[in-house]
Amino acid sequence: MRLTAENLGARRGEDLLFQDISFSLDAGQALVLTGPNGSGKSTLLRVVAGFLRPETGHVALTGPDVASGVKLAEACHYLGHRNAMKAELSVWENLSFWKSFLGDFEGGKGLPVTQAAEAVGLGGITHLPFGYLSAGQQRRIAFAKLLVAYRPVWILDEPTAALDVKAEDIFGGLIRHHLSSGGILLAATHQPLALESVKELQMKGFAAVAEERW
Ligand SMILES: Nc1ncnc2c1ncn2[C@@H]1O[C@H](COP(=O)(O)OP(=O)(O)OP(=O)(O)O)[C@@H](O)[C@H]1O
Repeated sequence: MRLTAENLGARRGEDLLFQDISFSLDAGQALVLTGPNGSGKSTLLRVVAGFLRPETGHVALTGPDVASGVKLAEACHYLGHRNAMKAELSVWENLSFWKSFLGDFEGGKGLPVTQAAEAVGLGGITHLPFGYLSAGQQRRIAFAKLLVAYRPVWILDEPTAALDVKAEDIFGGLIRHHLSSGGILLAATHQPLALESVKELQMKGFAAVAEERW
């Protein structure tokens, strides 16, 4: 499986934020976007996830195990700045909703809800309304959403914001497991993710794009 981005460019309002960004990621590989606030990291992630139309270029998922006509967006989990959970529903109800709504992408199987909550260290509080949880606990449950439905590509925008050291370790372990199982990761972060041999793309903003460190 290979994720390919070719000559991506994107505009927000009047401004060309970046142009000519190309990269490819094979199964097991990760690309981390770094750069100052406003340099276009979230915008690039949203373009790859299919939420924003690029000004130029395109993205694709290819490989012998990828059915023809599959859109990259169908193979992605996207974890943005917001957690995409209903405050008044319990943790269990939220994760159950996402599990049945998303279903599994071909080639893998998501964890049962209780197991996913346990994997982020919160197996004991799935009965609580999501809105009762602390900011870090809410982020952990948002991360558990990645585990209840199988997707080979994870797109994560600041996944470790609001997390304590223990949760950072848990996320690092889950990401390493995703990669070692043949998954692909694209993440924007200001904090290191404790991954070995990741590719890094430094965003500079306003089309002065990037310095690549492969
Ligand atoms: N809907 C929009 N309309 C116009 N400009 C926008 C819009 N959304 C974002 N921008 C602008 O695009 C630029 C890039 O924003 P983006 O969120 O991609 O940056 P970022 O690198 O992820 O920043 P941060 O590190 O703060 O999360 C910013 O200057 C922002 O003001």
